[in-house]
Amino acid sequence: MQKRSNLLPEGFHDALPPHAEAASRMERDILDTLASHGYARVSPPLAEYEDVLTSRMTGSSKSDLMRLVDPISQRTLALRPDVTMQIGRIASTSMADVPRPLRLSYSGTVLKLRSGQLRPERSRLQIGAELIGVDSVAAASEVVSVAIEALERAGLTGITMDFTMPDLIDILSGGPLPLSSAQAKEVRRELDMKDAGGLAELGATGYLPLIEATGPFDDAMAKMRAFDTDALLSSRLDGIAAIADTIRDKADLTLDPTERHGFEYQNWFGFTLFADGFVGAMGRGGSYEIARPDGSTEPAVGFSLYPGPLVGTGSSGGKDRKTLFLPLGHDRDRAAALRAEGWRTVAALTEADSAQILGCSHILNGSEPTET
Ligand SMILES: N[C@@H](Cc1c[nH]c[nH+]1)C(=O)O
Repeated sequence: MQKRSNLLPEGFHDALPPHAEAASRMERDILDTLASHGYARVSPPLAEYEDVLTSRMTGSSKSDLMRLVDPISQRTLALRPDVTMQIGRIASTSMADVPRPLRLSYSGTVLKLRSGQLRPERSRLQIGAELIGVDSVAAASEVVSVAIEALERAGLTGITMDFTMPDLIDILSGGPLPLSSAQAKEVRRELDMKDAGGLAELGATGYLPLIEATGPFDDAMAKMRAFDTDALLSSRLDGIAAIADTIRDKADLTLDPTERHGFEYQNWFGFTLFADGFVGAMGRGGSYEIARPDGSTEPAVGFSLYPGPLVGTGSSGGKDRKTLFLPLGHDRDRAAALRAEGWRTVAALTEADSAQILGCSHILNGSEPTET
């Protein structure tokens, strides 16, 4: 846990050794996995016009933005809270004519106005992939398996994928279980708290089975099927079940159909990722729509990972890698050859430098490394 300090604002911190290196190694592993599946890298800027940033995603809100006024354009800029929105802008403008499906990946810092208790950082590294032009079961299956493969390559274990149905209440309240938008808001709140009494008080007893339809995937899915008597949700449920089938052997699967934390713009399908050693969600993804400049929309599906502070082990950041102290006047060619073999070297600058003080495991003695 980070200590409070008045050097940095709340929710901001420096990543120090060995964590900074562990994080960048993880970033590399994830990006390499995305590239190996054909996701081409894009790098949008840290800030852009506020109105442009939020205009592409149906459902994204302006309330969670850190803003500043650009002295040059005199316009309000927002610091990006989510790169996915920027990918939507790129896909619908500069890459509008590139053949679909379009696969893009990214990595960059995002800034959140508010943070959660479990993840207090407001400045986070976000790494992700977006598959644009389709949101079919095949596309969603690719996205979830690439996400899991990326986490595995980064050395993470104990991966859990929690599926959700972000627009479930919209579908139900616009159909068999009608609610006004104010009532729908209350019902969502009660469902968030899994408060059966609260739902009953609102007269929304039709929604009660949703509280129970949560937990291990197959069980919760069976409850959702039983709830869906008029088969309104059957194509969604079939889709989610088919996606889950493709990753059954790689992750623990759960279903929480009304979970909506962090799902602002996703529609029929969403998921949250958890892994051993991480407090709170490690990533999130789902299907969504990108607004095109002509008013039409384009489907997409993708995910973002937040490989923030790792608790405990898993990734050592090179701490256990051997470090070789190079005394003054050492053989530079030999040192270069050892670096090429994978050694990490630390060269003495003065007589006062020592292997011990600099935390080196070995010393270059003549031409051979010897243990300190
Ligand atoms: N960008 C979303 C996750 C996502 C990516 N693509 C679709 N959904 C988030 O960080 O919560």
